[in-house]
Amino acid sequence: MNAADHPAPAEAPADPQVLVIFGATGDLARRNLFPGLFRLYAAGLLPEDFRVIGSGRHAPGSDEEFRDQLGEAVREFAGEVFDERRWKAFAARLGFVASSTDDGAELAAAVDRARRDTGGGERARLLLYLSVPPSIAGAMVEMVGATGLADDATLVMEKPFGTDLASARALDATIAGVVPEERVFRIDHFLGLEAVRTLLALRFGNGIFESFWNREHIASVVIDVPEDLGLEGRAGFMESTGTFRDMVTTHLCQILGVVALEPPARLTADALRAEKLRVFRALRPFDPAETVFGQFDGYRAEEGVAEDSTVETFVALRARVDNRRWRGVPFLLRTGKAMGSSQRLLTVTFREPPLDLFDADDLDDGDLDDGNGARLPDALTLELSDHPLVRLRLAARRPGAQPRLGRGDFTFRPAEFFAEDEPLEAYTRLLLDALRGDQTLFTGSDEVERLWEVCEPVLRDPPDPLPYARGSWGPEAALRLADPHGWAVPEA
Ligand SMILES: NC(=O)C1=CN([C@@H]2O[C@H](COP(=O)(O)OP(=O)(O)OC[C@H]3O[C@@H](n4cnc5c(N)ncnc54)[C@H](OP(=O)(O)O)[C@@H]3O)[C@@H](O)[C@H]2O)C=CC1
Ligand SMILES: O=C1O[C@H](COP(=O)(O)O)[C@@H](O)[C@H](O)[C@H]1O
Repeated sequence: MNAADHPAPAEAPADPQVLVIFGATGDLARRNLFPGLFRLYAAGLLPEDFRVIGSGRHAPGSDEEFRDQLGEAVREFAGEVFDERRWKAFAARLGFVASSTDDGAELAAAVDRARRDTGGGERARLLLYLSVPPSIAGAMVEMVGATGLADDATLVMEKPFGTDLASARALDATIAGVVPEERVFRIDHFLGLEAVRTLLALRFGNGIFESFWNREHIASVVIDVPEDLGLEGRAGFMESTGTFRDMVTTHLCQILGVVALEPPARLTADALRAEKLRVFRALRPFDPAETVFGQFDGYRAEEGVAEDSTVETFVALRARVDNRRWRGVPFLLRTGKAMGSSQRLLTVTFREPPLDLFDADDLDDGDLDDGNGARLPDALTLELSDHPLVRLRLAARRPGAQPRLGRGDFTFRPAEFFAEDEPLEAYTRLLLDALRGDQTLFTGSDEVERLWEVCEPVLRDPPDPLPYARGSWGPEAALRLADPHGWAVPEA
C-alpha cells in the first residue's frame, strides 16, 4: 500500500526516490516546491518509498522545527488536499541537512543514509533541485559534482539560467562536466501551466486552428502578464536580476516559443524542443528602441533597494519572428510588478475580413466598438493558468429587426467541462515530469543560449526606466507600444 490514502496509480514513478531541495528555506520552496511535492504525495504520485532532504547554509532549527515551518506553508499553499494526518505521514520522510557551495560532505552522507533507508540502496533514484539564487548556481553544480552527489542524479535547475549569454555558456559548460544533458531539467514553470497543454491541444488536435495560425490571418499576438504584487521581501533578487531577466528572458519568451512553433512531427520532448529552438533562432534580437522599461513609484524607498536604483520593475516590448509563418506579425510582451491586477493572458488577434459588410452604425452599444468607432477584431484569448479559460471573441448578429452586431464570446474552461479530471498545478506537474525523466516541458541549453543572444541588445543598451504609478498599467509609452489593438489586460 502506498503511504498516501490510495494505491499508487500506474503513473507514479516506481523506483525508490531521494529528493534534495537546495534553497529549502527560500520563498519558492515554501510556496511551490514543498506544496507541490505534498500534492503529488496526496495524489499517490510519489513512489512508495521516498525521502526528502531540504538543504541550505542555515538550518531553520531542528528537523522538527523545519517540518513545523513547512507544515504551515503547505497548509497555506497546497489548498484543499492538506490534511493533518497526511501531512504527518509525509513529514516523517522529511529532514534538513546544511550544505553550501564549498561543503557538501554532511549532505552526501545523509543522502547515502536516505537511499539505504528507502530500501532501494543503489537502485534508489536521486533528484537534486537547485532552488538557489542564479549567482551561485555554477558553484553549487561544482559542489554536487565534487561530492559525487551528481554521479547518477537528475539535476533540476531554476531560472533564470545565467544572467547573460557568457554566464549561461559558462554554466552550461560546468553542468556538462558534471551531469549529462539527458539528466538536466532546466525548469520554467510557465511551461508547466495547464494552459500550455491546452494550447498545444487546441492547435494540433483540431483542424480549424492550425489552418489560420499564421500571418495571413493573425494580426498580432499579445502575451500580457501584469502582477499586482510588489517586492514581497525579494528586493535583493529584484535589484540583482530585474524584471527583464526574471520574467521576459524566461517565462514570456517560452510562451512565445510555444505559440509560434511549427507543428512537430510528434509530441515528444525532442521534437517539441527542436521546434521551439527554431522559433528562437527566427526571433529577431530585441530592439531597445521598441522596449519600454518602467519602475513603480516608491520602488527606491523599499527596504533593500538602492536610493538611485535604475532597476526595471516593468518591461513591455515588441518582438518579431522572422520566418514564413510570422513575418510582419508583432508579438507584444508585457509584465511588471505593482500593476493594476495579476493576470496572465495570451491574446491572438485576427485580421479584419477582406470586405466588411457592416459599418459603425451597425455596432451594438459599444461592446464591439474599440472606442474609436472601429470594430473590435476577432480574438482568441487563453488564460495562462492551471485552470485556463479559452475565449473566442467574434462578431455576432443580434436577433431582431435591426441589422445590429454584438460581441459574441464563445468560452470554454476545460477543467469545468471535464469536471471529473483535476488539473495539476504547474510545479506539481513539472516535479512529476522530472521524477519520470520526461524533458518535454523543460528547456534545452541551446534554447536558453539563443534567448540570451536575442536579449543581448537590450542588456547592452537598456532603456531608462520610466516611472509609473502603483496600481497602473505601466508608463504611457508602453501603452502606445501596443497600438492599434492594445494590451490584453484590462480590456479582454
Ligand atoms: N520565488 C519565486 O516566486 C520564484 C523563484 N524562482 C527561482 O527560484 C530560485 C530561488 O528563488 P527564491 O526561493 O525566491 O529565493 P530566496 O532568496 O527566497 O531563497 C534562496 C535560498 O537559497 C539559499 N542560498 C542562498 N545563498 C546560498 C548559498 N551561497 N549556498 C547555499 N544556499 C544558498 C538560501 O538559504 P541560506 O541563506 O540558508 O543558504 C535560501 O534558502 C531563484 O533562481 C529564482 O529565480 C523561480 C520562479 C518563481
Ligand atoms: O519566476 C517568477 O514567477 C513569478 C510569477 O509566477 P507565479 O506562478 O508565482 O505567479 C514572479 O512573480 C517572480 O518574480 C518570478 O521570479
